[in-house]
Amino acid sequence: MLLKKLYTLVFLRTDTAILLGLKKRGFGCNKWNGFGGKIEPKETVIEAALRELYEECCVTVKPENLQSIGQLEFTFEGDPMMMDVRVFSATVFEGTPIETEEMNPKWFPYDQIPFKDMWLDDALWFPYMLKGQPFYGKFHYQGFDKILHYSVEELDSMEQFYLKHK
Ligand SMILES: Nc1ncnc2c1[nH]c(=O)n2[C@H]1C[C@H](O)[C@@H](COP(=O)(O)OP(=O)(O)OP(=O)(O)O)O1
Repeated sequence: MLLKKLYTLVFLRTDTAILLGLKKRGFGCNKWNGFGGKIEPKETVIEAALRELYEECCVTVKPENLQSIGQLEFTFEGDPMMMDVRVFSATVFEGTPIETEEMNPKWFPYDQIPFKDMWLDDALWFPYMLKGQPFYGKFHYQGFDKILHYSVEELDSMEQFYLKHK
């Protein structure tokens, strides 16, 4: 039986750049990624997304400014735990991103996203996120550096997707 753990992943964006953080510890250490993490007991997905964003780069976003843009599911050969990652983006935020214990934030122009220093799957679904196209991606890894199979589907809307996948 497949077990499931929920995570959040938030990207701050401007017209010309996206904010990524260099993870300084734990899972995904030394990779550039969005800001996020595990959902605590009794927290909603949105509450967790906003908390993790603030903890990791000291920026705040109002819930109404968080756009749900994707769902990612990661499985790993030989591991019964599936990572269910809820992806958000925001263009309205308060504060200047600063380095924290967990992340070192940096703005990247859209044509300079450092895919070679990111999770392998990112290059496969970022194009959907960057054009604002809701998406559903599934990736099955062997170890952390090889994708055995994957799919990325365009969705009409995240709301409809979550109604069907409750
Ligand atoms: N393959 C891939 N691509 C893109 N993003 C991710 C992955 N795998 C991932 O885990 N992620 C994202 C999902 C989450 O945003 C983080 C992982 O969360 P993690 O840092 O383990 O959770 P925290 O709750 O912050 O952990 P600690 O505070 O306990 O260190 O990466």
